[in-house]
Amino acid sequence: MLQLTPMQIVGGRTLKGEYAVQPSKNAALPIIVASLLSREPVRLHGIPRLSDIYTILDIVTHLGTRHTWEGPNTLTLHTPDILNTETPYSLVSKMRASFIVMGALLSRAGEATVSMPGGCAFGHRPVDQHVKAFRALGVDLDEEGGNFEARRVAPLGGRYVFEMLTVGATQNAILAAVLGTGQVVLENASIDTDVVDMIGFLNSLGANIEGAGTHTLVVTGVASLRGGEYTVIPDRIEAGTLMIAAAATRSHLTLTGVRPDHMRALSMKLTEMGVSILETDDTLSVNATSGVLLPTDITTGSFPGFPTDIQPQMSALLATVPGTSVVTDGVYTDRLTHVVELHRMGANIKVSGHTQTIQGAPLHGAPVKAADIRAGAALVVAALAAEGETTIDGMVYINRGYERFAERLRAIGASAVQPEPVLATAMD
Ligand SMILES: CC(=O)N[C@H]1[C@@H](OP(=O)(O)OP(=O)(O)OC[C@H]2O[C@@H](n3ccc(=O)[nH]c3=O)[C@H](O)[C@@H]2O)O[C@H](CO)[C@@H](O)[C@@H]1O
Ligand SMILES: C=C(OP(=O)(O)O)C(=O)O
Repeated sequence: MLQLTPMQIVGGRTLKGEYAVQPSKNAALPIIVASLLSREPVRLHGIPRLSDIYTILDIVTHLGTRHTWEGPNTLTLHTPDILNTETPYSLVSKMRASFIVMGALLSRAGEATVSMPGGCAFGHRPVDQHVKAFRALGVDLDEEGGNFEARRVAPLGGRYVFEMLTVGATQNAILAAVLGTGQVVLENASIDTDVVDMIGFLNSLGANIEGAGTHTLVVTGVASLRGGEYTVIPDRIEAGTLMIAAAATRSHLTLTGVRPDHMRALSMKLTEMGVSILETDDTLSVNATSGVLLPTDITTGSFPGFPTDIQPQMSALLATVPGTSVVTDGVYTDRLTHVVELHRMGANIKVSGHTQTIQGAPLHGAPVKAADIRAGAALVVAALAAEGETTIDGMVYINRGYERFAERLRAIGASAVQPEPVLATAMD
């Protein structure tokens, strides 16, 4: 069995030059699932080579998709027939995004059995909105022993008002309604970039979804989708992680291949803290070399609010900024697994209820362990800023979302290595 080695970072170096942002993991995953709706080949540009992508490819392969890679980031998917309508626990347990195969299977095959999904372990992540939306639109859905069994008994139709803004449940409901003869109205729908990108992809294949980027979506069923070609948006969470890393190391870094309009909540916060941000259409220059940064308060929210997926990294940055900052995650209130690890590096973070109160202090290197993907990214940010060497274990989580991370950090001046995996023995 291959065992991932820890990443080793010697901190205190400034970052410089250009960092090419990878394509978006969280936009690519639902688009790969959405490709199940077409019988024709679909060619996707901008698919990052990440473990989450390989996991979703295992799932769609199980359902009947054949895929071929072309070059590093182009993927052709072809699902002439659905071969299975069941997605077992062994596949779904690895990743949250897998639950939206339910909507795709309902559309294409009229039935689906899907296990309760997995994903990062930072608290309760219910699927009640997926279930309520399906039922409101006429799907017959039962849950037994952690398995959801869904069946389309008539064309999907009607209206559902989401009780909160949810990316995954909005995507699931859209997917279920794309193929058919009914019309579905989704209110209080998510306007997240990953929802908008999935709609753009589906409409490019002939789907009829109106209202992308607004809170009311109208999905009018169509008989079939054609094949096509589509380019996935850049990864705003990876971009955000690097913008924060530049600030934490008081560096000047330019991100290329980025969508500055997707980064506004973070850009505004960093500007408020004293970081200079310059945008072009597809680059962002982050300059934190002027010296003193100011503390700030953050509350995460749905897009276009401050993303929960960069809250841990931002908390790591604020742990280096003199003064008091207060961070509250309004989306995942218990997303706090980074805190205990940052303590090992000298961070002064007090948690009371769901709130982190952070007193900035110099950080030092230490052995630490990532417990989830963005907690891992926060440890990388802290390690880049800290004096001395940090070894970060739990790379399996970081590799879910960051492509060849150590190598790409080295290219912008970091001292970061992740030795090649070794063959583990039975004793490991
Ligand atoms: C693979 C992927 O793209 N994952 C992202 C996606 O997750 P995911 O799509 O799972 O997150 P949601 O947008 O659905 O969750 C938002 C909020 O709604 C709640 N909720 C959601 C569904 C539901 O049925 N009931 C319910 O209560 C959640 O607990 C959370 O508090 O969006 C999250 C919020 O931006 C990100 O942190 C994840 O990285
Ligand atoms: C939390 C994430 O992924 P997931 O929803 O799959 O756990 C993430 O990408 O930050």
